[in-house]
Amino acid sequence: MKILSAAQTRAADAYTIAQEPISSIDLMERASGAVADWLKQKYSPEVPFYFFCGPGNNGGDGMAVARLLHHDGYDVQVFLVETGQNQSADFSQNLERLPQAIPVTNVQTTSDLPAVPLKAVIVDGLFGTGLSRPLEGIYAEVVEYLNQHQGTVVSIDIPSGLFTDAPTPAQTAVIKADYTLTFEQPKLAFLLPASGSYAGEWHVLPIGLHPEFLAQVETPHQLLTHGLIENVLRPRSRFSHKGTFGHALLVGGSYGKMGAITMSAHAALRAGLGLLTVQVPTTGYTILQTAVPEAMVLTDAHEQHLSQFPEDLSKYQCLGIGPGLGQAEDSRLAMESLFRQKLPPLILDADALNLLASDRLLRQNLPANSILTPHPKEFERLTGPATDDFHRLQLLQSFCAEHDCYVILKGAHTCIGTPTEEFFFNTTGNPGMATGGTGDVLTGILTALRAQGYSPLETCQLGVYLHGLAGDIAAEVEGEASLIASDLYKYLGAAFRKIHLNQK
Ligand SMILES: NC(=O)C1=CN([C@@H]2O[C@H](COP(=O)(O)OP(=O)(O)OC[C@H]3O[C@@H](n4cnc5c(N)ncnc54)[C@H](O)[C@@H]3O)[C@@H](O)[C@H]2O)[C@@H](O)CC1
Ligand SMILES: Nc1ncnc2c1ncn2[C@@H]1O[C@H](COP(=O)(O)OP(=O)(O)O)[C@@H](O)[C@H]1O
Ligand SMILES: [K+]
Repeated sequence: MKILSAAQTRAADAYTIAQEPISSIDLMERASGAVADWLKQKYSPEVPFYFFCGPGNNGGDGMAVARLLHHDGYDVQVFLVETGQNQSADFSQNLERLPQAIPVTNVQTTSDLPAVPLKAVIVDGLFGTGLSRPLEGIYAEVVEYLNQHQGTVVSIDIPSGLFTDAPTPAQTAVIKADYTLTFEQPKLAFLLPASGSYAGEWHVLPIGLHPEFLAQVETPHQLLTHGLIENVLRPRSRFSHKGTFGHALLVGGSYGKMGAITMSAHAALRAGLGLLTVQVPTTGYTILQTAVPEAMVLTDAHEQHLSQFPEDLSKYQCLGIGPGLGQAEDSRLAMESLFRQKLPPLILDADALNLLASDRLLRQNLPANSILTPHPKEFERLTGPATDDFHRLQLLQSFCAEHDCYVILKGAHTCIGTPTEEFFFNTTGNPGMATGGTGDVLTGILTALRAQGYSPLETCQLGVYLHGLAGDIAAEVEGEASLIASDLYKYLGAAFRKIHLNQK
């Protein structure tokens, strides 16, 4: 699913109005109908609704939704926060359409604001994607007032005050919504850490924007959806054998950190791999052979950390390096000589990334099409600090282009950066996954998928989606707080099944 900018959303609107064709006011009615339906499904007519409407089309939506709820027997009140100037045509028309029975208050100062009962739902229709500058004056005051409401706040399209596709200046007034009902496509701001929490739980409501426009419009930002993933995952053929599904080598572990590589190994095996070899320091031999009997084990010459890679790497279809590796000088030197060889596809995680960050030469020699899996701190070590989330996306784009690689920037909405300047944001996963070792599981999954012949992009897409989906299934069974990293490979099979079932 494409993620459109505010300007592209306006263009999609205009295209739909001209080509469907449909009048602007009827398109607004369709959008408002979708919001009203969502609210009616969630709340009974006993719940009072307080609508706060600004001067543009977001305010027009607010009034249209208020009217639709009123017709269905809901108790609604409307508060207009506007100066009488800059009213959009559809705002004015929806103001005229408001039935007399709905109380309307003009808010000029904070003394015009109501005491909102706890059980009431506030609907925020102040500003939408037309916001052009930070909120000030009465608008900022209203937002601050509404943010004190202990009950539910629902934003229409986007929380008022939040910029759609640029950093929202710090210390400006932004609605903190519990729910955001957004039209047709999620907004980029919902997917980034600093702005995402303002949207609360967001839901995308389709409003029938023209499919031709959506097919043609070009955007670097896309969402990883179930539909996309179904088309990537390949079934296993009846007459396949273990050779069909690749032989991968995982390298990592050090004294005190054998758990990381052990979990990667389990995850790789659960991700459909044919054969797995794991190279660990001597200290890890018994641990690996006992914990993961399905894997073959090579031991490093060094007792406690990696000091060299196997000489012949030609039999492996993918090499995953990093979980539990440590940052010994020996290990850095081993990576330097590794990068001078002809290599199978690479997945680099954790300390392999830290070694890369500490050594410019190593970075320069990074093989093309490698997949890197940093969390934001590891990413910062590679590129230097970002001033905000949008700047971080620029750094991601330039790093991927410069090194011709794929970077999986991990987080609540993990973002896949590509050398072709496309970004894919993940939709699966939950805060239960914010626990040690979940990244090691991702490395195992990615190593296995790449070894099975998935392209670098397919590997990233399928890997992060399955990893998050396994986390979602695990959270349903175990609860978010109790989720631990090994649950992710425990439920990986269920995640695969969920995609396969939908494929049928
Ligand atoms: N395709 C879609 O997504 C559709 C969108 N609709 C609604 O239309 C909205 C966009 O409408 P508009 O473009 O009218 O935008 P807004 O409703 O966000 O309002 C823009 C108006 O507010 C003024 N303004 C902007 N920033 C301000 C600030 N900080 N302080 C004071 N005034 C400010 C602008 O000058 C303009 O007059 C969407 O968010 C959505 O709610 C729907 O009605 C129909 C379909
Ligand atoms: N709030 C969250 N929502 C969804 N996924 C999350 C959340 N927090 C963490 N994750 C996922 O968990 C993993 C954590 O990886 P990482 O930070 O490398 O952990 P570790 O180094 O302990 O293995 C990433 O894949 C990340 O996307
Ligand atoms: K809004």
